Order: sequence, then C-alpha cells, then structure tokens
Amino acid sequence: MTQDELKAAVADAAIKEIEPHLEKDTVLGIGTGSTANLFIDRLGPLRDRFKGAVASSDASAKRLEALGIEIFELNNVGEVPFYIDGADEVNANLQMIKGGGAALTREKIVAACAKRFICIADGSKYVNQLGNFPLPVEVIPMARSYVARELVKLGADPVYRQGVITDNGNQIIDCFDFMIDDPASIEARINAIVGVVTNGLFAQRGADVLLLGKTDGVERTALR
Ligand SMILES: O=C[C@H](O)[C@H](O)[C@H](O)COP(=O)(O)O
Repeated sequence: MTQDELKAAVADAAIKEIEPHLEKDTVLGIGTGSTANLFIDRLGPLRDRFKGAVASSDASAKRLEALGIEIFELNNVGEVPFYIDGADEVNANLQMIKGGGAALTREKIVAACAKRFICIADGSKYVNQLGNFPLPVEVIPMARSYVARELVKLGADPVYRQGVITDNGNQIIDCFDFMIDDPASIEARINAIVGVVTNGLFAQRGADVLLLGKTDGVERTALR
C-alpha cells in the first residue's frame, strides 16, 4: 500500500470512530495537513448529522466550508467532543511532534479544548523516540534570533523556516539534530523561552487514541 492509501485508511477508520457519537449539536475539532484533509473529505457527506466544526487552520476551515460544513469560533463553542488530526511523529505514549504545516499553535489550542484527541497517521510516523522530524517552534518575529540562541543552549540546531508566516502572523524555527528524551520536559522548557508562542511537542497533552495505518490494517491504540 502507498502512504496515501494508508492515510486514506486511517481517515476511514476515524469516521467509523466518531460516527456513532454524532448528534445534531456536535461541533468537531478538525486538524490540518494531508491526512486531516482526507478525513475532512469523508466528513462532507455526513454534514447533516452534526452542527459544524472548529478548524485549526484557515486552510482546513476553507476545505470544510467548501463541503458545506459550518465553521465556528472556538470562543463560542467551549469544549469539543473530538479533535481529529495527523502528526509528523508519534510514539508509544501517543506523544507527538506536529507543525510540519505550521499549524501547531491553533492545533494545540483546539486539542486542549477536546475531550478526545484522535491521531490519524500512516505507519511511517510511528517512532521509538521523537526528534528525527525537526521540531517546529512558532515565534513572535522580533524574538526569532533570541529564541534561536536559546534553542542552541538546549542542544538543538535551529533553522528559520524561510518564507513561512503562520495563520497567527508569526514565524517558524525548526529544531534539527534534536532527539528528545523527555518530551513533556522539553515541551515546557521551550515554551518558557520568551518570544515562543508554542512548540510542536504534544507531550503534556498527547493523543487519547491513535489510528495507525499499516499494510496489514489500521492498528487502534487507546490510552484513555
Ligand atoms: O502543521 C501541520 C500539522 O501538525 C499536521 O498535522 C502534520 O504536519 C501532519 O501532516 P500530514 O498529515 O500532512 O503528514
């Protein structure tokens, strides 16, 4: 199976996971990226079964709206029952690196408001140790050089993601050569650097359910 077929299989599995819980007043939290897009596409035909969605990026909001799914402001919704999103890396504790598409901050905010985070990923995203994928850090533009120097002190090789502006008007630094022993601690330490908006480690609040696409089928892991 190709990587795209594995992504499609986990998108199908996520629909099966949430479909029995859809109610007329349900507002879903929806992530960003190629795997989330496949999930969004499958959500379209179910649009009359639920109220709408909160999106973690302008791109996802546009895709959802094009399918007739109403978009809500998170501030007007409060808690969402599910947040469904992909990952760049995920480990056995369902901690993740996210933000390859620069959507990490809004993703983390919507995930924080979700009762259940369902991570959908093809098998290539599963790792024993997080960090081979460069860890994204969203920064306030004027703090970029300062934050980069602080990241060097933590052992990372920071690289400015040229030409990328986040939906929040900020910039991204990617941390290369930075294998992560203690994800929750590194998440907190990077977030404590002045000028950091957030980083792409989803460790303190990881996923609750992982749907991992493998050639022999979708493997489901539930922590809670
Ligand atoms: O900012 C982007 C997100 O964190 C994505 O969820 C992540 O990059 C995975 O994207 P994809 O499903 O395209 O591999």
